[in-house]
Amino acid sequence: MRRKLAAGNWKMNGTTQSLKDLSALGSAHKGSGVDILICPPATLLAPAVQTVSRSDIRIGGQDCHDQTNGAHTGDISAEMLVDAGASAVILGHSERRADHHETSEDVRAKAKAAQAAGLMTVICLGESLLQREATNTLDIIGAQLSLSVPDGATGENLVVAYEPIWAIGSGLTPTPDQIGEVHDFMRTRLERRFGAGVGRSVRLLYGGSVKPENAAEIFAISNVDGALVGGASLSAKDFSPIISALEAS
Ligand SMILES: O=C[C@H](O)COP(=O)(O)O
Repeated sequence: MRRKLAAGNWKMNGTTQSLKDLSALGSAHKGSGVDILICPPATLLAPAVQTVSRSDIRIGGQDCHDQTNGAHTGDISAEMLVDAGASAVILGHSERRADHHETSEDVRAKAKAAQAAGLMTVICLGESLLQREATNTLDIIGAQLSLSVPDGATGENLVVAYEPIWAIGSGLTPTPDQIGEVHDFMRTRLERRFGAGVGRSVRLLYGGSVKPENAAEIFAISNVDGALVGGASLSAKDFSPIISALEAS
């Protein structure tokens, strides 16, 4: 049985002031039946770990390098994330693929390093609007999935997030059928590659304009094991009802 996961990606948002909301979230969902992960910017990793120390919230990074250390100005290694108290990392987000020209091969190398360091990797995949309109979505997702995910996946070290690029921060969401089609496809692909046991244990998240208003409908879709939430994860007021919807699903 897969445990549901509500993950918040703060992106390049948040200051020490934001830790108050994190603390409120921890109190509101203590003993939750779902996993809760918050990925703040690197500057807040250590204080966020401190803030959630008495709650059930896990803290993760938003990226890592594929090397353990060295002359890579501005980068952070998986070992450094672990050292800061993180237990997970988001990799291959479409914003990093676009802003930093990351390829699926880069993502795979980073994921390999992160998993070797003991981090749970949340690997992001998603099609552009142009690709969806060309009815090419499953080909795109299939290629990203096989190229971005390294060998050796387990239900503990791998989470896959389906995030259509056109749905991120836009207020647009795919229909439940469209989400279900991609999630069922990813499940089949993972089962085929890693075997039924592992394939069925990997959690699949949906991301892209998840809000308190649409969360319950999205969590009712088959093979949706939770969400990767951007904007609505920045305040406890918005993220808490999303977590509650997941708890109730
Ligand atoms: O990582 C999160 C996604 O990019 C979704 O962002 P959003 O919830 O603001 O649309």
